[in-house]
Amino acid sequence: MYHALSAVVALWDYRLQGKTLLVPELVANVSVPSDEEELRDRLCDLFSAHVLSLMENGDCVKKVRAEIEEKDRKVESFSSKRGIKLEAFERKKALIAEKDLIVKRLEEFKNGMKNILKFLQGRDGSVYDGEKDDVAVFSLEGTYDWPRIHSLIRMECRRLDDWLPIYAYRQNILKRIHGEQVMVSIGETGSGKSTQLVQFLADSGVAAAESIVCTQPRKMAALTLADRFREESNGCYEENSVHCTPAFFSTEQISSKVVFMTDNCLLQHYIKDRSLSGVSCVVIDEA
Ligand SMILES: Nc1ncnc2c1ncn2[C@@H]1O[C@H](COP(=O)(O)OP(=O)(O)OP(=O)(O)O)[C@@H](O)[C@H]1O
Repeated sequence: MYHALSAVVALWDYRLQGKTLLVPELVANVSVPSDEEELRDRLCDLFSAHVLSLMENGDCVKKVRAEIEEKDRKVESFSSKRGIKLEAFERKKALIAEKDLIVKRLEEFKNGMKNILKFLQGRDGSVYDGEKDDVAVFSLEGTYDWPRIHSLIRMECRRLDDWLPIYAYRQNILKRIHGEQVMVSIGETGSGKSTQLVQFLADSGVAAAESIVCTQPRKMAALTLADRFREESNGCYEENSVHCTPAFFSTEQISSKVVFMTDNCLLQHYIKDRSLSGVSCVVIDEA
């Protein structure tokens, strides 16, 4: 059995390095709790080391650090010039703002990774501490679902790579959502409001067992967004957790984790059920 355990751990190591997409699994004829515990502990250590190395030296982190250095160099070149003109002063201010946004993105990435580490290391009490007032960006509890944890890690790396400004504000958004009934989010076009906000809510588990509803003015937009959501969060939620109500009028029960529909469809649901039972959050996009 020792060799079988080692093989599974080695295969997971391969997968974490991106050398395979196979899902290593130990299928034993007889369930032996001590073996299961050993495998769990070894995989926790392997995943923790992987997360720590991504935080320290991952390709996406190196890229972001290089961007920060580049911005620093540009800001520095302004500082060395004497008697800066107003136009150059404004340019310098814009560069500093751009750099701050990149730094915030990197912090948010580390925050997400710490959240995963906390879950991985929590088993023996040696919890990796986050900031005290941090909001959990991932809802992780119960048994270790290794393919899901790996998907979350990959999703975070992609988010850091993607450059969408909303990622830098994830903590702020989640804190506001935890503390307030209504939030209005304003951001430039393409900043990630439609594609990311619902993912942040679903990741954080803010809706618990209830649903998150996201509305779009048109059916086509709701369908496209649902597809995009499935694609970007592939492997991060249970199957069938994303649903798109296909008609303008629907008598379907709202039960999936995330439901995309038209504004009109939500209105029909509301007329039928004034308390919108089973719905925890409503995101009215393009309001
Ligand atoms: N289906 C898709 N396929 C490929 N890229 C997409 C898709 N949907 C969105 N994107 C890209 O994702 C990024 C974020 O888009 P998103 O729609 O979330 O921004 P937004 O802030 O909601 O913009 P807007 O205010 O215009 O609605 C953009 O760069 C967009 O081009």
